[in-house]
Amino acid sequence: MGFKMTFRWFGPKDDNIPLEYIRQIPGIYGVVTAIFDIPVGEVWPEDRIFELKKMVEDAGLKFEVIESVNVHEDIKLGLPSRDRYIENYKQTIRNLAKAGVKVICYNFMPVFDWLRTDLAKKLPDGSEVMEYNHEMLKNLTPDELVKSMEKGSQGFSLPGWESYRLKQLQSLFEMYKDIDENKLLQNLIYFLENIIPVCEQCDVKMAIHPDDPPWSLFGLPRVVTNKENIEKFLKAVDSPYNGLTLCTGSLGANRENNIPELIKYFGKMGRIHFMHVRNIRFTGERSFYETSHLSTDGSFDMFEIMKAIYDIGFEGYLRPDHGRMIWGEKGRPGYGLYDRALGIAYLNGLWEAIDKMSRNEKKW
Ligand SMILES: O=C(O)[C@@H](O)[C@@H](O)[C@H](O)[C@H](O)CO
Ligand SMILES: [Fe+2]
Repeated sequence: MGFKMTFRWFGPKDDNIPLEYIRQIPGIYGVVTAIFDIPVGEVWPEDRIFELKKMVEDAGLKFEVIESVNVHEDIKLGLPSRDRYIENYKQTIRNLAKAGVKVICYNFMPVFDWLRTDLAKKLPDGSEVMEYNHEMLKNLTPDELVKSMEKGSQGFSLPGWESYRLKQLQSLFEMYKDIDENKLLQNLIYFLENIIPVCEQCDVKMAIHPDDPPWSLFGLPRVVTNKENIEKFLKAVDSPYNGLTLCTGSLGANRENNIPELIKYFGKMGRIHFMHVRNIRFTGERSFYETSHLSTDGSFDMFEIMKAIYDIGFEGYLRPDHGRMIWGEKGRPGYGLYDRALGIAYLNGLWEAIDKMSRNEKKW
């Protein structure tokens, strides 16, 4: 029946949530995880991958999606040294394929991964959520932003925020001076042209994550931002293995991106391999905070989103994305157990209703 429900897990050393708990979430299929201590650009060794796989499978969960195998900055910058890192990336793909991995999520954002101005905004009900305030961000320097993210992280590492990169902020910004959107897009296409043949050989699908938020910041280019841009690199390397992680909260932060429509469009092309489903509430043209998954808590219609996923006959992987911090839980911002599990229960409910109604077992 349809999609496979997954849950992001940060590994045995760096996640407060045991696999045994994840196993008890209704309808769960597997976890989405990664090896976090291998420097970006290096090959993930087979034995480390199999060790992780065993841990996950021993807990009764599937190990089929990796989030993320990060892309070395030299590849994004298009430096001559990129070829070495691309070779390494290919080897990592082959090694993951041997362990039965089917989908690799990655992103192509220069310097920073996702960005927020507050990692623990308190809502009236006492829950804490992440917030992005565009006006506030515009007044921060990149250094100040990094400091505030690190301060808000509650001692947990933040996904995509590798410290090595952030230590070289100035020189990185210098290197990106001549890279505009088009150049970055060409560098992405070069990367895909090289790795997709390997993916085809070993049956591993690439699923690029949209930029979060989906617009340029601090003068750095961003390319995974809207339908037009996404279509460019999907068509440039026209293979079903060159696909998307469609993240509702990231892409949807730009009000011009109509999420149900994008799901239908790229879904019909057969290019969505992984769905991240979450809700946000707009507080300004480009400002928002994250909410529970419930439609009435945020600005998105989650029924329409799940219906679009249903209508494309989605058989890929899906996970709740960030959730609130509730019930006194202490965890990595956005990645507590409770609210993401509530999100799963809710998405499962929407799905069951849509499925039964659509198959005419019940009357709309
Ligand atoms: O939860 C998310 O989707 C984001 O927080 C990213 O960290 C995302 O995992 C990466 O950008 C994907 O490469
Ligand atoms: Fe996401």
